[in-house]
Amino acid sequence: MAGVTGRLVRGWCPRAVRRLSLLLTSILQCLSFTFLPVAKFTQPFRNHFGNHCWERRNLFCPSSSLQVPAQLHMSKTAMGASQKDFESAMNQVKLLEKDPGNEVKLKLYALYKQATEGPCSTPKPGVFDLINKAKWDAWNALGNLPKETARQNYVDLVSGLSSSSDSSSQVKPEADREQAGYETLVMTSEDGITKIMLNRPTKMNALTTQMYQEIMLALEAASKDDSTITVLTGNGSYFSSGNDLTNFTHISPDEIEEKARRGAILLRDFVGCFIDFPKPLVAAVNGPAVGISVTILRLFDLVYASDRATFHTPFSHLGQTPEGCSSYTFPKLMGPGKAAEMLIFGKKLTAAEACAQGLVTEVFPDSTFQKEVWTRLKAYSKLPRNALRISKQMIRNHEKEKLHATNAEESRILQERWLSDECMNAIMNFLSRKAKM
Ligand SMILES: CCCCC/C=C/C(=O)SCCNC(=O)CCNC(=O)[C@H](O)C(C)(C)COP(=O)(O)OP(=O)(O)OC[C@H]1O[C@@H](n2cnc3c(N)ncnc32)[C@H](O)[C@@H]1OP(=O)(O)O
Repeated sequence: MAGVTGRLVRGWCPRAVRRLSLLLTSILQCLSFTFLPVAKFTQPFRNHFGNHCWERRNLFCPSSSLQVPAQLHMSKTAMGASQKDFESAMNQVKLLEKDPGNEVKLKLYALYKQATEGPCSTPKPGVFDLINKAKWDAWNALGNLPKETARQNYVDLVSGLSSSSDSSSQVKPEADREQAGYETLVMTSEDGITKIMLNRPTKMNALTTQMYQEIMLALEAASKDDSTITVLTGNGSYFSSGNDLTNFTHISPDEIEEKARRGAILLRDFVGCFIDFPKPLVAAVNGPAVGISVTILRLFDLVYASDRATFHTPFSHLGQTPEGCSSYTFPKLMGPGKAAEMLIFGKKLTAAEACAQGLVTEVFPDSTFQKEVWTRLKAYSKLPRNALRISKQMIRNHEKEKLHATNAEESRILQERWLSDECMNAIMNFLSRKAKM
């Protein structure tokens, strides 16, 4: 190779020739690496990157964190991927049949190094040492990412790669097939889009305990199916009127504390599913949204709203406090003043106002909302699926720990609020029709 490059630059001064020759040699090595046959990619890649880089871990944490059982969720969020998950991910990488591409390989390498050695502290390779420089750059880009997070991200990344290459083990939704087993939702998949539609239109899609649980199950299924995008929307005139206030009724005094405790766990797990959801998640806000159906919107990647939609968080009116990570995300998004108007004083925003504050991505006329949104999403769903997932993770991973911590704190505080007189009176007023939010 050096001979070839040497001939190419005949006639140049010897130092320049040597440099260029080295450069071309590195580039040719990179290219031959890039075009390795798929079936043989594992071993040669190991040679370039060292054996350790082929541990396997899923960068994205779909199935692991989208579990419904509360205890499972607690152990995962508290500890992240275990060493066993990590090792199993490493083994899975060796079995991949499809070359995931150099970008993903670099990411796996970087996460492996971060998870096992911590932040990059080795000297930066020289500019002509292209491969080692690429590896160093990828590792160094992870900054101070904690080892546990890197380990979890590795496991999640590998899981994403495995599910995309092992389509036989996936839930394969047929065109527009309605997924059975849900009583409060309609779940369908078509054109690479899984749609989860809240389906209690006569109750304004108020969220019952059963509904929270079904949404978590639906998200878990969507995280594993072969769709590219997941969409949450509502059936009827409302997106959702938030927590079903009858969730707080029919409780005897001796059950009340236990019910509040379970409510806090449910809330934390429910919001946790949105924080960890691995694929692009879109809210198609077809009408007014209240309470938790507003606060979780910041955990979506796109929020499309009908111009008929409104956004209302009447927490104080209910003697309650913010959830859905909004105590952190809203001030960050719109500034503390605007966040206070919504979260403390219960100001209702129009779709245009919510868009101006960044809570909504785009507003569509109600008459063309469905057509325009679905046309747009169908086009997006044709984009490369893994690239979308990885980009989403890159954007979201920075904040995950903070979001989980906020979620835990908000749930803890609400558990106390639900036992307060202020909250109980407000709910009784609504149920006895003395108040409407
Ligand atoms: C465990 C996790 C906890 C998470 C913490 C979450 C907190 C929140 O989400 S706080 C927000 C809670 N939601 C509300 O406060 C909204 C209450 N509802 C209303 O104010 C109104 O119903 C409305 C403004 C949403 C709609 O008013 P309107 O158009 O006049 O329709 P109706 O009031 O007649 O509603 C029709 C029907 O639906 C029932 N309903 C609507 N929303 C709820 C709800 N959130 N909880 C319980 N029931 C609700 C309403 O009672 C009517 O029922 P029927 O009288 O049987 O027809």
